[in-house]
Amino acid sequence: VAVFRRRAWAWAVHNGQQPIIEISDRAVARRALMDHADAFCNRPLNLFPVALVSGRRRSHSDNLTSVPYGPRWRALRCTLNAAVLHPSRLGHTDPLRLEAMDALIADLRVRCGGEIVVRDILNAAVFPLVARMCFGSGMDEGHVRAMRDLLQAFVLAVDGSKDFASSKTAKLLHWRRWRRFLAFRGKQAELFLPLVNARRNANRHLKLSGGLPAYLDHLLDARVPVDDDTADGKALRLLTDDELVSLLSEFLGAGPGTVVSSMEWTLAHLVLQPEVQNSIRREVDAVEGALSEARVRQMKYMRAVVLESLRLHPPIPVLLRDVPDQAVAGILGCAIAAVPTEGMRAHFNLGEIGRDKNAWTEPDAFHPERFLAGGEGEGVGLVPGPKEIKMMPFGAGRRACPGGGLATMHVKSFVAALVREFEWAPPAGGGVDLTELDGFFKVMKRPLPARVTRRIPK
Ligand code: HEM
Repeated sequence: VAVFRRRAWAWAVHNGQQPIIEISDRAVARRALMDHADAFCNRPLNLFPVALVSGRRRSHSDNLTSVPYGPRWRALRCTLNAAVLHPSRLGHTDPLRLEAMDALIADLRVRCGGEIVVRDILNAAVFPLVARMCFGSGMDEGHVRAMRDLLQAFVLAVDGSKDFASSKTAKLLHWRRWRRFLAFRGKQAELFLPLVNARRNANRHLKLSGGLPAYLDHLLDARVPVDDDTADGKALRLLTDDELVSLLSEFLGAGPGTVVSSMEWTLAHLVLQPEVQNSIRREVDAVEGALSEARVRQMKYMRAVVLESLRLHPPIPVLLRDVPDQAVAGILGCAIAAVPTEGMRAHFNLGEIGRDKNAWTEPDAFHPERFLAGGEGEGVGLVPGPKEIKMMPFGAGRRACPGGGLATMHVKSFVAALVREFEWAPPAGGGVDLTELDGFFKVMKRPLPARVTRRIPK
């Protein structure tokens, strides 16, 4: 491994295969992702080993995260937006979200009075919600549990695969692990395709309880360009089973892990800072009735708390871009001579960008107030605008995350329900540790323990 310094803000690492330039300077990030958005609109092809994503060894992969920018990407992104992510649709998912929140509260009422491991109960509540948005509200518990186990094992395997995915020799040495890793794809297909076929053959417009068809229904109706290189995209086709498995697995993988990570970090700060918890509680107590999307959207302090949590702890730690040639690398400030002709990867470090001391006072401190009117973060949204990047937990530019609105709605709603019903405190012996685990998702290294007691109703 050769490490060589380019500038104070960026350096490149050669990991034995493709060189990587690491960027933690927000001005460089803005120049690349906003000013030169067209040049930085693709992720590296080998984001995961291609066989895992596409189901067979070929030169392209087919979910939204990995598909190259172009007509097929556009069609897939529109389908996801139309299905669940458009702001006008968020309220439609209220029935499913409220049901999941009620189940979580009921579960905690039984356990409260003692110490709990927060991540476990959040995972158990959020995964079924996302699975039902994906496959429809009629999914039974057994299927939900099987999917959750498979997806969790998959995330662990992706983390573990870093040791051997990039080298043929390492794959040979670790062939058992490599084979187990590749088998995930087949298991996903076994689990998803019977549900896909049942949905295909049934009355697909059987609605979710909230009045929206499931994401799967939209995928079954979607048409994508036959040839991604033809800009007019006139010849269209249905999605293949292979693509459906990739897209469903992406939805189940992108949602719960990131959302639970963000909820856990937020609760960790509430446990450590009772004054912040009380400020949220005052805001939540002012709300009469169910915590619907429309009501939660009005909570300004809650919004500030969740933004501050995402600034400090972006659940996806790095954003990846393909740097195909020397001209594109030049935009990052690389000396052309140092760039291999086959191109390289760019890694944008989201954690460091959110903690820049030139953008934030006391950048490592948890101060939600900075996002309120008059604060230094006033006007900062989920995705940066063209002028400046002060944080980018959902990425930036053409490939920015489309799920930010839905994800933050989930986080705000669940945290509101948990604070409304319970008091959150550190365990008797302390032990809230904010160390981050360096993995696929940026989670707390030591899962958050908390003492939970029921509030006296107001
Ligand atoms: C707190 C929760 C979440 C965080 C922090 C997060 C973060 C991110 C980040 C950093 C990216 C890369 C952006 C870029 O390259 O510029 C991304 C991409 C993506 N996210 Fe999320 N995400 C979250 C939740 C979700 C949810 C709930 C969904 C879907 C239901 C979702 C779907 C996607 C998709 C499809 C992409 C790829 C977009 C594209 O390439 O066009 N994410 N996300």
